[in-house]
Amino acid sequence: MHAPDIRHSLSSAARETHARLHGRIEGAVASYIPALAAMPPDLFGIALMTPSGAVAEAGDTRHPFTIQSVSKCFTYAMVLDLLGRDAVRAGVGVQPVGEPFNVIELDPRSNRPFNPMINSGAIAVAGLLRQTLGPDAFAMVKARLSACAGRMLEVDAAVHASEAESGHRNRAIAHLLRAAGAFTADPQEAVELYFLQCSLLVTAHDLAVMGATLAAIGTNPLSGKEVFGVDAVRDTLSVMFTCGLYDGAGDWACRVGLPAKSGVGGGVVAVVNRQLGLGVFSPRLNADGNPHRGLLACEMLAEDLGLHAFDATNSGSSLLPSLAPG
Ligand SMILES: NC(=O)CC[C@H](N)C(=O)O
Repeated sequence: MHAPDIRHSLSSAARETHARLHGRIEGAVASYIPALAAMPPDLFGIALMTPSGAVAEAGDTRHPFTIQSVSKCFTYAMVLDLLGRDAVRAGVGVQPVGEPFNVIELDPRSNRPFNPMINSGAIAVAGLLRQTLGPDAFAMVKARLSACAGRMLEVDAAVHASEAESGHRNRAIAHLLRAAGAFTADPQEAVELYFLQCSLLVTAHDLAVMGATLAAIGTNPLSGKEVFGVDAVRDTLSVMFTCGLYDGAGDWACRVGLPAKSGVGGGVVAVVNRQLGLGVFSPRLNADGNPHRGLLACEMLAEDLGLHAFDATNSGSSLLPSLAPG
């Protein structure tokens, strides 16, 4: 397919998916802090970006929301880049857990969090970043995620204040991890870094760019700059594939077949290796804490564009001219 054809088929897929799911307003906006509960519940945006920077958008793709748990895949890629796989694995595993995102239990075999996509694992990653980078850790995380989005991201101060005030469970997890030896940083500093990273504001368009950066094996499609190394991206996408959707990860892998990560702010990022970044925003969450319509949108796009990693027709591979057969 030629570039204008790709843009055209992505645009119509984004528009059609948006139109078909417009009325699907099941679920409720996250309400554990007032700053999240205030989000207009029916916003809905879908953005797609190829590694060459072709973009397609439908709906509320420029409305800001907090990245929340979607940040976990990017801080994981960052810590892998900084420390390498073995040092990171000493603090957090890569094992699917089949439990909700805020589970407190550690992997009994290792006494470490099961994986970096649940809170305990992401707080372990924050602890490793804090002990490695010191007091500048958040500035560097912000810079790296901004490089991934291709623009400077900022913290939502109100969300950050309420996360920090109400985050007793996450603080408990940080102390447990410190006691278990998952990191050596001060647990309060580690969890503060986690609260800050979760409070960064993004849009569905940003998530598409960030997904496209992973799809392009770490190179931002807009700036052309390398944000993550190839080894970090490979491990990150693998963990997103097996653990990104928490207790629903296995079902997601079968039905949708894409590495993905969701957050309680309403964002979802999904990646088609070497071909596409998907960013969806829909703040109503299902019972598992995942954006209900956001997941439906990924599923519908995967079906319509043939994006499943193990799709028999593998029609998704025709999205990128450089990879198309012939
Ligand atoms: N799933 C999420 O997005 C959780 C993020 C939220 N800030 C928490 O730590 O509980």
